[in-house]
Amino acid sequence: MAIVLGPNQYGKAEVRVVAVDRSSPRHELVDLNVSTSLRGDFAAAHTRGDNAHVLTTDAQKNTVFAFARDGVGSPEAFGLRLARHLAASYDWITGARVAVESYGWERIAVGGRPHDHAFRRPGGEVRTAVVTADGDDLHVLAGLADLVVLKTTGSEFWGFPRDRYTTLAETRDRVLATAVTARWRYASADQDWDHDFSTVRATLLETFAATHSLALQQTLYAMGEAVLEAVPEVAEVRMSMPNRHHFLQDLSAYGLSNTPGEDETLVYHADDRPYGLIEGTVLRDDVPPAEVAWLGTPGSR
Ligand SMILES: O=c1[nH]c(=O)c2[nH]c(=O)[nH]c2[nH]1
Repeated sequence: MAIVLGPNQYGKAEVRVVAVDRSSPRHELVDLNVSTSLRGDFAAAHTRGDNAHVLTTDAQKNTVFAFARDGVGSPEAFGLRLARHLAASYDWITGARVAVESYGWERIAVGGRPHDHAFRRPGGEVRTAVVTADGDDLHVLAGLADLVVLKTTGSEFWGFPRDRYTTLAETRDRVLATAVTARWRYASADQDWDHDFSTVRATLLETFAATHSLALQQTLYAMGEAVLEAVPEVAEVRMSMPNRHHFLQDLSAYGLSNTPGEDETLVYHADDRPYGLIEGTVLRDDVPPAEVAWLGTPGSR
């Protein structure tokens, strides 16, 4: 009896690559989750820890980002380019599997017109309502959760203090992305609920798109302020907005630049965690508070 190595493959799973084509003011956005696997003769790595045949999963990840820099196109075409390249990279590599998930985004409409660089990711959004009867008083909180939005430009972040642990570079042009969770309290229990919900939702989307952002905090406040202006019966808005960071991928090690203002296609790495979490309330100062309306409704949901 001999113990032998059976079928095996290895690669980098779930490379979150976002490519933005900025060759015209109307940006195009491709958002992918790419997983690569290599097949071939990797026996020595398994049986002896000899890595001479191991094209690192790190290099496979870098290849995904580098290839995105030339434009992505359809997921099938991108997968073909990658799979062909990876399978041909060394003679002991006999095959490659590339799985691509592509997340769809649609343009946010502002004033009825699709915006050039603000997008919404459809699906997963939830409408919420919490009604409280407190003696004779009725309180209504309407809301929404997981309204996923992204701007490919029109967002800056700079001017923050630099303590000894601050390493973040200032930026005048970044991707801004978040999943909006918001609840708003009506000062009345007799509203056209569906109409008001639509107004608030559209206002949140339009304000996210149209606000030139210097911080997600500023965008949050602007969105709340716009809701209060749009619907007079809304007394307060509470929002929770994770900052879904998109970091420009450093491609300089393989001779590629990736610089806002210089390159037509920019390639980002979409990080899922940790994330900044920006939360706040925007309210009218002439409406009495109603904490009982929020009792048992902690956080965002
Ligand atoms: O909009 C932002 N607000 C912050 O508080 C913050 N902190 C950070 O690292 N990036 C950002 N972005």
